Amino acid sequence: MSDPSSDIRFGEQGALLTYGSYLRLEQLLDAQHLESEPPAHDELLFITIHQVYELWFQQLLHEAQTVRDALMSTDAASGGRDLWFARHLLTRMHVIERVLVQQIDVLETMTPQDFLQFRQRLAPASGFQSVQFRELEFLSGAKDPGYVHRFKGLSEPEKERLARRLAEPTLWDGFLHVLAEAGLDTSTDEAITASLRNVAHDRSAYADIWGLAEGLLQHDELASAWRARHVVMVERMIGAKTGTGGSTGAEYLRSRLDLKYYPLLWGLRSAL
Ligand code: HEM
Ligand SMILES: N[C@@H](CC(=O)c1ccccc1NC=O)C(=O)O
Repeated sequence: MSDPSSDIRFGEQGALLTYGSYLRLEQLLDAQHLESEPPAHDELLFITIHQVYELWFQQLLHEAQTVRDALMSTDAASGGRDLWFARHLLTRMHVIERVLVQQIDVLETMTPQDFLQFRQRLAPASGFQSVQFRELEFLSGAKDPGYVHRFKGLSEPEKERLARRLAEPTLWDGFLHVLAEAGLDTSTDEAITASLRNVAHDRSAYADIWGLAEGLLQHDELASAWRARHVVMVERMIGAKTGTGGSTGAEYLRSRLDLKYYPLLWGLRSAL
């Protein structure tokens, strides 16, 4: 045959791999088990949304870990591929994080009355118990060991995962490493702020570092945006009721709105 492509027959490699077997669809599509009896129509949506979140959390952890490693590696100081790669993956994280914020629109097509059809069956479970969500906070830089102690019903492997996240370097540690490798003082918060001012005032000399700082700030801002949307959705669904996880509900969630992963990057704005 003159056309080599006509010899390739996709899907005929001995039937080894199929779409469904590659994506483990049998397991994936069999993992939605309703608690309500009789089944509440909207509970499938509720489960699906949360599972999609956890899949994206897994992806975000995968990306954030690689960003952290790229920043911590000594090569990063050369301004070569590693810093480019870190920035590239941070940008991907932002796109995923925007999807996470927008997904709230889908869940808000559920009315509070329909949520109440199955809500009481969910206690004491709640999003508070999302290990990957907390891992993301820790890896980003907001390490709060109190969350590990307050967790009810953690399995041993989950406890270990959180303990490892508390012990390992964060994205912020990676950023400080890059600053130090570039000869900038990172010995105290004041020194870091002074270094950041130097970077900000000489952006073309420090283009990579300024880009990274902006990428981290964007990550922080998008996490805030998710928390803000989540609490408003919560007020829309359950008003001022206490949460299934045992907290004060919206009041507790409002107390978390001021959380900042990178306070020095925000403080820099006041110091420019
Ligand atoms: C009907 C929709 C939802 C309601 C009414 C709701 C309500 C709540 C409440 C009341 C809390 C405080 C903990 C408690 O006492 O229960 C909480 C925490 C949390 N929820 Fe939701 N939630 C909803 C959907 C979601 C979704 C789709 C996610 C995505 C994974 C999520 C993730 C979380 C997380 C991570 C926390 C802990 C936040 C923190 O500690 O800062 N929630 N939620
Ligand atoms: N905490 C919510 C229930 C809830 O949304 C939820 C329950 C089980 C698993 C995940 C959940 N999502 C977020 O908290 C409530 O108090 O209504």
